[in-house]
Amino acid sequence: MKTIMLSHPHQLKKETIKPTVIALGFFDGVHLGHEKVILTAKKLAKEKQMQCAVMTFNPHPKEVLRTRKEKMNYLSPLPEKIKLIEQLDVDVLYIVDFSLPFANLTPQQFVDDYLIGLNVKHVVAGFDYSYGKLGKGTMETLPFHSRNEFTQTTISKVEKSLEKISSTHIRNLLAAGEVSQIREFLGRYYEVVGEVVHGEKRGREIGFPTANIKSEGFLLPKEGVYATLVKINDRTYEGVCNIGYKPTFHGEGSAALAVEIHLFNFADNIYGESVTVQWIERIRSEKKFSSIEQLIEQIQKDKQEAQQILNKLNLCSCNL
Ligand SMILES: Cc1cc2nc3c(=O)[nH]c(=O)nc-3n(C[C@H](O)[C@H](O)[C@H](O)COP(=O)(O)O)c2cc1C
Ligand SMILES: Nc1ncnc2c1ncn2[C@@H]1O[C@H](COP(=O)(O)OP(=O)(O)O)[C@@H](O)[C@H]1O
Repeated sequence: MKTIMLSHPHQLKKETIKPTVIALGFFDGVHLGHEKVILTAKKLAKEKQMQCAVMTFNPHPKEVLRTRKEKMNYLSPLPEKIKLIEQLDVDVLYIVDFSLPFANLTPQQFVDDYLIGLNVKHVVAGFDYSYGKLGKGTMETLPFHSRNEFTQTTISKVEKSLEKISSTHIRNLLAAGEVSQIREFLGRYYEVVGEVVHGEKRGREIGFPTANIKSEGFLLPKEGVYATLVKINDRTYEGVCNIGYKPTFHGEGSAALAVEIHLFNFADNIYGESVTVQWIERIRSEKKFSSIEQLIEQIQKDKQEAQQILNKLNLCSCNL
């Protein structure tokens, strides 16, 4: 896959670009609905003997357009999104810098410069896709703006268990800690990539060393304890994770949010390593204990519960 970063005004020349079927969307999380849009574009490109491209934007329009400008967290920050789209095996990924001049293009200007101007012959997008200033362009207006230069396929709502598959629904499940439900919508377990950093060095003392994970730009599940799988250098380890503020040791509001995972049957030094955490199932909320002994007793129970959850998972995959 060729990844092309575009910022407005882009300098690409239409004559140098192969005829293209393009999938359009923000694609946060690259969930099963997004996958349908992209795979439809891929199938049509093959039929039409054209190249298949995906166009996405970075950062999210809200990050640029809302008055209170603060960095947003994502289901898939850009490097993760690139990796996920690459796995779908498309030819080209256009990442358009969502700047104010770009946001202010009229729908017709967007179509002229970023679709017709990139030699697009067919557009695939979801029923609620919008484009151009204030999102005024929709799949209904697209035939008009196309100047008969391209055709289109509109993908209707994709549902699972009567719920529209959407990034918003997945974000809500994460915020509620319902990580086990996410898989149905995402098509895989929710994953967070991060680096192992130094913590307070208490873990080893209490018999549960924990790898402290620092991630950039990812949305995290609600505070609490989770059964997890952790990929480190192509190997997968089982573990139990606490996301929280360690209230047993820190007064309210005094600690930063920590993501720490105790890995089973593991004793290596992994400071500085990049790890990928898969969130399998929530176990409980974080609590303030009145003694370290009580906390240790609870972590032992958490470990057992996580082990049982993860054992069931192994049984399931053997039965496939
Ligand atoms: C499975 C698990 C559950 C935990 N639950 C709690 C909890 O409910 N309350 C709490 O204050 N800390 C909890 N912790 C955090 C421990 O207090 C923390 O791991 C310990 O202080 C070591 O921190 P360090 O790695 O930064 O040295 C939990 C940790 C793990 C691994
Ligand atoms: N079973 C394990 N699970 C997690 N980390 C482990 C384990 N065994 C060894 N380690 C190593 O020890 C570190 C955690 O020890 P800990 O005392 O909790 O220190 P810190 O507070 O710096 O995280 C990890 O970052 C990792 O390098």
